[in-house]
Amino acid sequence: MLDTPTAPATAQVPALSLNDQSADPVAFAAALGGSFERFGFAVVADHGVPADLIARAWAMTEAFFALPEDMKRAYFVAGGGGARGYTPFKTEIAKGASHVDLKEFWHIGRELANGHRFEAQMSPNIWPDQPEGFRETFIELFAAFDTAGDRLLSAIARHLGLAPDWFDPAVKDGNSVLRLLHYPPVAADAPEVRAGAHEDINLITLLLGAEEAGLELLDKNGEWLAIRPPEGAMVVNVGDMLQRLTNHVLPSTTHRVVNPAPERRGHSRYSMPFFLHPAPDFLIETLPSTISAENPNRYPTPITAHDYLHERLVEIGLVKA
Ligand SMILES: O=C(O)CCC(=O)C(=O)O
Ligand SMILES: [Fe+2]
Repeated sequence: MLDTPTAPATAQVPALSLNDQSADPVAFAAALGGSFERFGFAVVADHGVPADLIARAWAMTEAFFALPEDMKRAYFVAGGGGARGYTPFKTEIAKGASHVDLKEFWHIGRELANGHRFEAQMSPNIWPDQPEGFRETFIELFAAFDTAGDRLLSAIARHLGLAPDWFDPAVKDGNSVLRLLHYPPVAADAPEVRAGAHEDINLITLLLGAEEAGLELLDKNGEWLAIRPPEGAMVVNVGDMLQRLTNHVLPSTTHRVVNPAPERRGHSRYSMPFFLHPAPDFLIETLPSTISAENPNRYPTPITAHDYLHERLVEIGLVKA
């Protein structure tokens, strides 16, 4: 008989509405900050990314991953660390994990003007010939994620006692990455996870697609809890850069994507995380307001976002030291 894993408990992450921000920015900031302090995660509905744009993006994502393997591999950039274009199935491995992840993905970065001062650190995008409209769709989606991200960061700034526009210069022309993820159907005896336990590297992650079961967070007591957002809501989580900046006041919570219940194993899972990064030259330096006698500065030496990202990509096997 096959083992039927018992379903994990669901994380009681409150569903917030970004619509509430304009009426009462202080209350929204408190709710978002409270959810982050408790779980490292928040669930945000009414995030402002248009539903028809998201629907187009899902259609493009499915159409791209349905292309023959050799066509997709033509967009794999050898030695590129997966920064742009296609990364094949079973390439990425979570830090310290024993199995490679059961996923393939596509990365889109920011479009920079020719001669931009970040050109050396932020690779140009590559675009597939098909499906048609891919480039336009994802440039538009990237911009919509930027806007949602700015609104969330202003709430985070408020929560931290900073000016609401504190993050604006930090993230202007930032090195954010939009990841299109495909987890193909899994065999009954596949190793246990689609994506191994990990923390995100960036400031915050804005994730669409977590309605399809599998995403779990590791709670403070060591229990894995399922994340079950309402249809269309975004799952937002704190990454290591924000954890470091805030001296762990906002925790970057470990998460993973487990294989689904047997009846869903024949289905693909698609998701779209937007990894919101600061500009490469942003200095991650512990915020003084987060340092106290009980919480002494854990990071006396500041590091640029670019150097920090490089260190972390080496650890996950995407870049050579
Ligand atoms: O697919 C998901 O739901 C989460 C993906 C994720 O955690 C990641 O790519 O960092
Ligand atoms: Fe993640």
